[in-house]
Amino acid sequence: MLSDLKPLFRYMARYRMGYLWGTLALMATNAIWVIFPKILERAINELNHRDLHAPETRQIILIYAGLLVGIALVKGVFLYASRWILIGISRDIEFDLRNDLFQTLEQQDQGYYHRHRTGDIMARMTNDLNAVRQLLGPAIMYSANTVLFSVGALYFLLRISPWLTLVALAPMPVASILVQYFGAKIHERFERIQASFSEITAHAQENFSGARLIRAFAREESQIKSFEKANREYIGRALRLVQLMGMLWPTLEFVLGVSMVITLLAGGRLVLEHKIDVGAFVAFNTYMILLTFPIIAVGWVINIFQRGTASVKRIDEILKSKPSIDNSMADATIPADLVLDGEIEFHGLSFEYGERTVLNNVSLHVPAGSTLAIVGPTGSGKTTLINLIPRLLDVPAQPPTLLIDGRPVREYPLHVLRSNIGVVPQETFLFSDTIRENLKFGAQETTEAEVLEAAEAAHILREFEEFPQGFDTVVGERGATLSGGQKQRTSIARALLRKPRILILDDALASVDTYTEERILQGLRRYTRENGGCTTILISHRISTVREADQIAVLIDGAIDELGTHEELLARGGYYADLFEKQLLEEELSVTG
Ligand SMILES: Nc1ncnc2c1ncn2[C@@H]1O[C@H](COP(=O)(O)OP(=O)(O)OP(=O)(O)O)[C@@H](O)[C@H]1O
Repeated sequence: MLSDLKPLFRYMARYRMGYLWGTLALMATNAIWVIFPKILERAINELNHRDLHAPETRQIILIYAGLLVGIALVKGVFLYASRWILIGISRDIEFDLRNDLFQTLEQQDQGYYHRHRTGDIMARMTNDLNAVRQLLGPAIMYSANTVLFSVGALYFLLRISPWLTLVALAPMPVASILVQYFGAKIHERFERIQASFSEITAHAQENFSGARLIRAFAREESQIKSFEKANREYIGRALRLVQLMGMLWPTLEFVLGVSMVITLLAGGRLVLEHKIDVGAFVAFNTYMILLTFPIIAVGWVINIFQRGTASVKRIDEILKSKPSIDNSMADATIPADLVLDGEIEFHGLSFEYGERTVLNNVSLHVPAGSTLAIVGPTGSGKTTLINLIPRLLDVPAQPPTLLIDGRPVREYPLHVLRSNIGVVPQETFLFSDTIRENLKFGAQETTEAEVLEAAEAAHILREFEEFPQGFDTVVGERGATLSGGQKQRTSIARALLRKPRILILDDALASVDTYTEERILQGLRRYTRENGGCTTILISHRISTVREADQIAVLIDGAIDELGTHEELLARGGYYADLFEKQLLEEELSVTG
């Protein structure tokens, strides 16, 4: 059981002083509370021998009443302190864990997010984290409380009458067996509940993100139905746990009730036989009553504990995941502010997704400052090829098949490599922030003039300036309030602001018309020239985008099929020339049409 908590030990160790003080406060609370029945015993015995009308009787009653109130007050102060410290620690650890989870998730590569659904990750960061916090706070506190009070109470009970203690506590092993039996079942059911909760969170999250598609395909009804099904499953599983808990608590209470009956019968007899006095009998009963909550709490703690350990496992799975793309082969002598020349070489490069080969023996040399265009049928591996450059995907380390400025790409520390590269991905992602903040995302230290210059180069400046709030316009979640073309150009300006030495555009002009495309390409050339030049890689399905490139590579089924300039490839009469013919024809048709 305790080994399930192992992942939490290093977090708990940070707060050992807090745990020490919290435990001391808890010990003080119980030490005071456990003498409460003893005071009661004395009071009763004292009054038993007194004359009701004697003047000192009134005084004695007042003294004992004051003593009992005083004990309750002091106990209250220590109880407050122990809760404040121990529950506070659970909040501190929750804070640490949440930060660590976020940090681990931030470092994961693309593949991780393909394997895990966002909703599942969110469920672990909320629901599971909450279960772990309850385990670290209330569960630890109540178990310590139960142990401390039970030990103290047991000492006094034994002193009153070992025999009575033995018979009164005889049903307790039954309680312990019940708790163990139910505990294992609760754990199992709770794991299923959490998996189900992840499922409905993921379902809801995907529906909100894909709201537009769902409306367009009029799939609301079926989505509502499948959500309802998942929700029903979740509630069903939760109810099965409630059923179990509903059985556990009354059973524990029944066992305690049996103890009380035994105490009354056996204890009453001892009083009548004058083996114990009335005061001791009352104290014994009071101990049994005061023990009720700590023992009932055992059932509750078991529940939190089982939930918590199931959640620790789910959280630890995230914490343990190591990003497959790391700095393990980085050359420590490379300075953090290294500026690359931007020469790229692919040397017989092959790449597989699992079993499936997507790139096959690709060899290309892109001199620094030149432009390489990649064309090819959809699914031929273009995006995969360019994702290897900033190491969003990794090629096998040996033999080195991808070199930048003559060095294997893995030798560059990731942040050095990536800070030299500007990527405009196929799918634009914008944050629900202002246009200005979205543009400055990759280059926080830029001036307003630089922002305007990059927007101008991406041919979007005028449109932004015409918005009522200009660059301070908030773009909605994922840039929802911008058009597809505006989003793409924002994404281009964002990449340019990094003043990259290697600029990668993955089909980044697909959403703009050919006129705007021409203006953007001109803007890009001017911008990169004025900012010290850069190596550019362009993926496109349009001849108009790629024709000016220094080299054009045709990628078919993961292999380079043709390589050359626009004229050379036209002369070759292959895929490229075919594409050119078709697009020319389309253009003519659209003009005459
Ligand atoms: N994460 C992945 N896991 C497994 N297979 C993948 C993954 N990403 C892409 N693929 C597969 O690899 C092949 C190449 O994909 P890639 O995205 O590189 O093609 P592309 O040439 O850029 O296509 P498009 O022009 O449509 O963007 C495709 O068949 C695709 O199904």
